[in-house]
Amino acid sequence: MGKERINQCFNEKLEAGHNLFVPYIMAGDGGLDILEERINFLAQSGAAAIELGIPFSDPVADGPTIQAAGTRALKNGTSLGAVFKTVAAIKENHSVPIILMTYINPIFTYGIERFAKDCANAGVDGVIIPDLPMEEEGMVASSLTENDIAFIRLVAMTSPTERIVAIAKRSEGFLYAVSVLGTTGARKAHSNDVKAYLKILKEHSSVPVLAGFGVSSVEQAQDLSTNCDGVIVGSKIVELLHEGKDAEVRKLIQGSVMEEVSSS
Ligand SMILES: O=P(O)(O)OC[C@@H](O)[C@@H](O)c1c[nH]c2ccccc12
Repeated sequence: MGKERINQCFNEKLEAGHNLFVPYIMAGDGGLDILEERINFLAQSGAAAIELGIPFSDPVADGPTIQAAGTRALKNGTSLGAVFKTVAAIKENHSVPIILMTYINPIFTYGIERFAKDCANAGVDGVIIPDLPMEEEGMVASSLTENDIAFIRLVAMTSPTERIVAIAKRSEGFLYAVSVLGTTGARKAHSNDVKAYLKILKEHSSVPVLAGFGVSSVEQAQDLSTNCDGVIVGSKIVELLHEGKDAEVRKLIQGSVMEEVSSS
Protein backbone atom coordinates (compact mmCIF):
# COMPACT_ATOMS: atom_id res chain seq x y z
CA MET A 1 0.00 0.00 0.00
CA GLY A 2 0.89 3.67 -0.20
CA LYS A 3 4.54 4.48 -0.71
CA GLU A 4 5.43 0.91 -1.56
CA ARG A 5 2.76 0.65 -4.24
CA ILE A 6 3.96 3.83 -5.95
CA ASN A 7 7.60 2.71 -5.82
CA GLN A 8 6.73 -0.69 -7.20
CA CYS A 9 4.51 0.57 -10.04
CA PHE A 10 7.01 3.25 -11.05
CA ASN A 11 9.95 0.87 -10.95
CA GLU A 12 8.17 -1.65 -13.14
CA LYS A 13 7.61 1.00 -15.81
CA LEU A 14 11.13 2.41 -15.54
CA GLU A 15 12.72 -1.03 -15.69
CA ALA A 16 10.67 -1.79 -18.81
CA GLY A 17 12.32 1.28 -20.37
CA HIS A 18 9.30 3.58 -20.22
CA ASN A 19 8.98 7.19 -19.18
CA LEU A 20 6.46 7.80 -16.41
CA PHE A 21 3.20 9.59 -17.23
CA VAL A 22 0.84 10.80 -14.51
CA PRO A 23 -2.43 12.31 -15.75
CA TYR A 24 -4.31 14.74 -13.53
CA ILE A 25 -8.11 14.60 -13.49
CA MET A 26 -10.62 16.50 -11.36
CA ALA A 27 -12.75 14.23 -9.15
CA GLY A 28 -16.43 14.77 -9.93
CA ASP A 29 -15.89 16.42 -13.34
CA GLY A 30 -18.51 14.51 -15.32
CA GLY A 31 -19.86 13.03 -12.05
CA LEU A 32 -18.28 10.60 -9.60
CA ASP A 33 -20.04 7.67 -11.23
CA ILE A 34 -17.77 7.89 -14.30
CA LEU A 35 -14.57 8.05 -12.22
CA GLU A 36 -13.89 4.33 -12.22
CA GLU A 37 -14.24 4.10 -15.99
CA ARG A 38 -11.90 7.08 -16.46
CA ILE A 39 -9.26 5.75 -14.10
CA ASN A 40 -9.40 2.35 -15.75
CA PHE A 41 -9.06 3.94 -19.19
CA LEU A 42 -6.05 6.03 -18.13
CA ALA A 43 -4.34 3.06 -16.47
CA GLN A 44 -4.95 0.88 -19.54
CA SER A 45 -3.50 3.62 -21.72
CA GLY A 46 -0.22 3.51 -19.78
CA ALA A 47 -0.57 5.95 -16.87
CA ALA A 48 1.88 5.15 -14.04
CA ALA A 49 -0.46 6.68 -11.43
CA ILE A 50 -3.49 8.97 -11.34
CA GLU A 51 -3.40 12.43 -9.77
CA LEU A 52 -6.94 13.05 -8.57
CA GLY A 53 -7.89 16.64 -7.78
CA ILE A 54 -10.36 17.52 -5.03
CA PRO A 55 -12.50 20.46 -6.18
CA PHE A 56 -12.05 23.58 -4.05
CA SER A 57 -13.62 27.01 -4.20
CA ASP A 58 -10.34 28.94 -3.98
CA PRO A 59 -7.78 27.07 -6.12
CA VAL A 60 -4.93 29.59 -6.18
CA ALA A 61 -2.51 27.57 -8.34
CA ASP A 62 -5.06 26.36 -10.91
CA GLY A 63 -5.23 27.84 -14.39
CA PRO A 64 -8.54 28.39 -16.22
CA THR A 65 -8.99 24.81 -17.53
CA ILE A 66 -8.60 23.16 -14.12
CA GLN A 67 -10.67 25.90 -12.45
CA ALA A 68 -13.52 25.25 -14.88
CA ALA A 69 -13.31 21.51 -14.14
CA GLY A 70 -13.43 22.32 -10.41
CA THR A 71 -16.51 24.47 -10.87
CA ARG A 72 -18.24 21.66 -12.79
CA ALA A 73 -17.30 19.16 -10.06
CA LEU A 74 -18.58 21.43 -7.27
CA LYS A 75 -21.84 21.89 -9.19
CA ASN A 76 -22.14 18.11 -9.21
CA GLY A 77 -21.95 18.24 -5.41
CA THR A 78 -18.54 16.54 -5.15
CA SER A 79 -17.28 16.38 -1.56
CA LEU A 80 -14.13 14.91 -0.03
CA GLY A 81 -16.18 12.26 1.78
CA ALA A 82 -17.86 11.18 -1.45
CA VAL A 83 -14.48 11.00 -3.21
CA PHE A 84 -13.13 8.69 -0.47
CA LYS A 85 -16.12 6.37 -0.88
CA THR A 86 -15.74 6.27 -4.65
CA VAL A 87 -11.98 5.67 -4.48
CA ALA A 88 -12.47 2.83 -1.96
CA ALA A 89 -14.84 1.10 -4.39
CA ILE A 90 -12.48 1.67 -7.35
CA LYS A 91 -9.52 0.30 -5.41
CA GLU A 92 -11.29 -3.02 -5.02
CA ASN A 93 -10.92 -3.57 -8.76
CA HIS A 94 -7.85 -1.55 -9.77
CA SER A 95 -4.28 -1.39 -8.52
CA VAL A 96 -3.08 1.81 -10.25
CA PRO A 97 -1.72 4.21 -7.58
CA ILE A 98 -4.06 7.09 -6.75
CA ILE A 99 -2.65 10.37 -5.55
CA LEU A 100 -4.95 13.01 -4.12
CA MET A 101 -4.22 16.65 -4.97
CA THR A 102 -5.87 19.01 -2.53
CA TYR A 103 -5.22 22.43 -1.08
CA ILE A 104 -4.58 22.55 2.68
CA ASN A 105 -7.85 24.27 3.57
CA PRO A 106 -10.17 21.32 2.83
CA ILE A 107 -7.80 19.10 4.87
CA PHE A 108 -8.00 21.43 7.88
CA THR A 109 -11.79 21.55 7.60
CA TYR A 110 -12.00 17.76 7.37
CA GLY A 111 -9.46 17.25 10.18
CA ILE A 112 -5.84 16.24 9.52
CA GLU A 113 -5.97 12.90 11.37
CA ARG A 114 -9.30 11.97 9.90
CA PHE A 115 -8.06 12.89 6.43
CA ALA A 116 -4.96 10.68 6.70
CA LYS A 117 -6.94 7.73 8.10
CA ASP A 118 -9.63 8.01 5.44
CA CYS A 119 -6.95 8.16 2.74
CA ALA A 120 -5.51 4.91 4.06
CA ASN A 121 -8.92 3.26 4.37
CA ALA A 122 -9.87 4.24 0.83
CA GLY A 123 -6.56 2.95 -0.58
CA VAL A 124 -5.18 6.38 -1.55
CA ASP A 125 -1.43 5.96 -2.10
CA GLY A 126 -0.11 9.51 -2.00
CA VAL A 127 -1.03 13.13 -1.38
CA ILE A 128 0.03 16.42 -2.98
CA ILE A 129 -0.70 19.69 -1.15
CA PRO A 130 0.45 22.58 -3.34
CA ASP A 131 -0.09 25.42 -0.87
CA LEU A 132 1.56 23.92 2.21
CA PRO A 133 5.03 25.42 2.72
CA MET A 134 7.87 23.18 3.93
CA GLU A 135 8.05 25.10 7.23
CA GLU A 136 4.46 24.22 8.09
CA GLU A 137 4.15 20.67 6.88
CA GLY A 138 5.05 18.91 10.16
CA MET A 139 1.60 18.03 11.47
CA VAL A 140 0.32 16.79 8.15
CA ALA A 141 3.55 14.90 7.41
CA SER A 142 3.44 12.89 10.64
CA SER A 143 -0.20 11.85 10.12
CA LEU A 144 0.53 10.77 6.56
CA THR A 145 3.62 8.82 7.64
CA GLU A 146 1.65 6.99 10.34
CA ASN A 147 -0.82 5.91 7.71
CA ASP A 148 1.80 4.97 5.12
CA ILE A 149 0.67 7.59 2.61
CA ALA A 150 3.40 9.03 0.36
CA PHE A 151 3.75 12.78 0.84
CA ILE A 152 4.74 14.07 -2.59
CA ARG A 153 6.54 17.42 -2.45
CA LEU A 154 6.48 20.12 -5.09
CA VAL A 155 9.47 22.24 -5.94
CA ALA A 156 9.39 25.53 -7.82
CA MET A 157 12.03 26.73 -10.27
CA THR A 158 12.18 30.09 -8.55
CA SER A 159 13.30 28.65 -5.20
CA PRO A 160 16.95 29.01 -4.18
CA THR A 161 19.04 25.88 -4.79
CA GLU A 162 19.37 25.09 -1.06
CA ARG A 163 15.64 25.02 -0.66
CA ILE A 164 15.18 22.93 -3.80
CA VAL A 165 17.67 20.40 -2.49
CA ALA A 166 16.04 20.24 0.97
CA ILE A 167 12.63 19.57 -0.57
CA ALA A 168 14.01 17.06 -3.09
CA LYS A 169 15.52 15.04 -0.24
CA ARG A 170 12.22 14.81 1.64
CA SER A 171 9.86 13.86 -1.11
CA GLU A 172 8.18 10.46 -1.05
CA GLY A 173 6.74 8.49 -3.98
CA PHE A 174 8.08 11.01 -6.47
CA LEU A 175 9.16 14.62 -6.65
CA TYR A 176 6.87 17.05 -8.48
CA ALA A 177 9.06 19.52 -10.37
CA VAL A 178 6.96 22.54 -11.28
CA SER A 179 8.52 23.44 -14.60
CA VAL A 180 7.00 26.82 -15.50
CA LEU A 181 6.46 30.08 -13.68
CA GLY A 182 2.81 30.73 -12.82
CA THR A 183 -0.35 28.63 -12.70
CA THR A 184 -1.30 25.34 -14.38
CA GLY A 185 -2.23 25.30 -18.04
CA ALA A 186 -0.96 24.19 -21.43
CA ARG A 187 2.08 26.10 -22.78
CA LYS A 188 3.81 25.89 -26.14
CA ALA A 189 7.35 25.51 -24.83
CA HIS A 190 9.43 25.27 -21.66
CA SER A 191 12.37 27.55 -20.92
CA ASN A 192 15.89 26.27 -21.37
CA ASP A 193 16.57 26.66 -17.67
CA VAL A 194 14.25 23.73 -17.03
CA LYS A 195 16.86 21.18 -18.07
CA ALA A 196 19.49 22.41 -15.64
CA TYR A 197 16.89 22.57 -12.90
CA LEU A 198 15.73 18.99 -13.55
CA LYS A 199 19.33 17.80 -13.49
CA ILE A 200 19.86 19.29 -10.02
CA LEU A 201 16.68 17.63 -8.81
CA LYS A 202 17.74 14.26 -10.23
CA GLU A 203 21.04 14.53 -8.39
CA HIS A 204 19.43 15.11 -5.00
CA SER A 205 16.18 13.18 -5.10
CA SER A 206 16.00 9.57 -3.97
CA VAL A 207 12.63 9.13 -5.70
CA PRO A 208 11.68 9.61 -9.39
CA VAL A 209 11.44 13.21 -10.59
CA LEU A 210 8.41 14.17 -12.69
CA ALA A 211 8.00 17.50 -14.47
CA GLY A 212 4.57 19.15 -14.44
CA PHE A 213 2.78 22.33 -15.55
CA GLY A 214 2.39 23.33 -19.16
CA VAL A 215 2.88 19.91 -20.80
CA SER A 216 0.38 19.27 -23.57
CA SER A 217 2.11 17.29 -26.32
CA VAL A 218 4.09 14.09 -26.86
CA GLU A 219 7.05 16.22 -28.05
CA GLN A 220 7.16 18.22 -24.81
CA ALA A 221 6.77 15.07 -22.72
CA GLN A 222 9.59 13.35 -24.60
CA ASP A 223 11.81 16.41 -24.37
CA LEU A 224 11.34 16.85 -20.61
CA SER A 225 11.69 13.11 -19.99
CA THR A 226 15.26 13.13 -21.29
CA ASN A 227 16.21 15.02 -18.11
CA CYS A 228 13.89 13.38 -15.59
CA ASP A 229 11.68 10.31 -15.19
CA GLY A 230 8.50 11.55 -16.80
CA VAL A 231 5.71 14.11 -16.76
CA ILE A 232 2.43 15.10 -15.15
CA VAL A 233 -0.24 16.43 -17.50
CA GLY A 234 -3.36 18.17 -16.18
CA SER A 235 -5.07 20.80 -18.30
CA LYS A 236 -4.67 19.00 -21.63
CA ILE A 237 -6.03 15.73 -20.23
CA VAL A 238 -8.94 17.50 -18.47
CA GLU A 239 -9.83 19.34 -21.67
CA LEU A 240 -9.66 16.28 -23.95
CA LEU A 241 -11.71 14.11 -21.57
CA HIS A 242 -14.30 16.87 -21.18
CA GLU A 243 -14.62 17.04 -24.98
CA GLY A 244 -14.92 13.26 -25.22
CA LYS A 245 -11.64 12.95 -27.14
CA ASP A 246 -10.50 9.76 -25.44
CA ALA A 247 -8.56 8.51 -28.45
CA GLU A 248 -6.34 11.61 -28.28
CA VAL A 249 -5.74 11.06 -24.58
CA ARG A 250 -4.60 7.54 -25.32
CA LYS A 251 -2.25 8.76 -28.07
CA LEU A 252 -0.77 11.41 -25.79
CA ILE A 253 -0.03 8.89 -23.04
CA GLN A 254 1.23 6.13 -25.30
CA GLY A 255 3.50 8.47 -27.27
CA SER A 256 4.91 10.01 -24.09
CA VAL A 257 5.80 6.81 -22.27
CA MET A 258 7.77 5.23 -25.12
CA GLU A 259 11.42 5.97 -24.62
CA GLU A 260 12.81 7.57 -27.79
CA VAL A 261 15.49 5.58 -29.56
CA SER A 262 18.39 7.93 -30.15
CA SER A 263 19.59 8.07 -33.75
CA SER A 264 23.31 8.33 -32.96
O1 LIG B 1 -2.46 21.64 -16.00
P1 LIG B 1 -1.02 21.45 -16.27
O2 LIG B 1 -0.35 22.68 -16.72
O3 LIG B 1 -0.79 20.25 -17.12
O4 LIG B 1 -0.30 21.18 -14.84
C1 LIG B 1 -0.58 19.97 -14.03
C2 LIG B 1 -1.60 20.22 -13.04
O5 LIG B 1 -2.79 20.61 -13.66
C3 LIG B 1 -1.91 19.35 -11.84
O6 LIG B 1 -0.84 18.65 -11.37
C4 LIG B 1 -2.47 20.32 -10.84
C5 LIG B 1 -3.73 20.79 -10.82
N1 LIG B 1 -3.89 21.75 -9.88
C6 LIG B 1 -2.71 21.96 -9.29
C7 LIG B 1 -2.32 22.87 -8.31
C8 LIG B 1 -1.02 22.91 -7.92
C9 LIG B 1 -0.10 22.00 -8.43
C10 LIG B 1 -0.47 21.07 -9.41
C11 LIG B 1 -1.76 21.06 -9.85
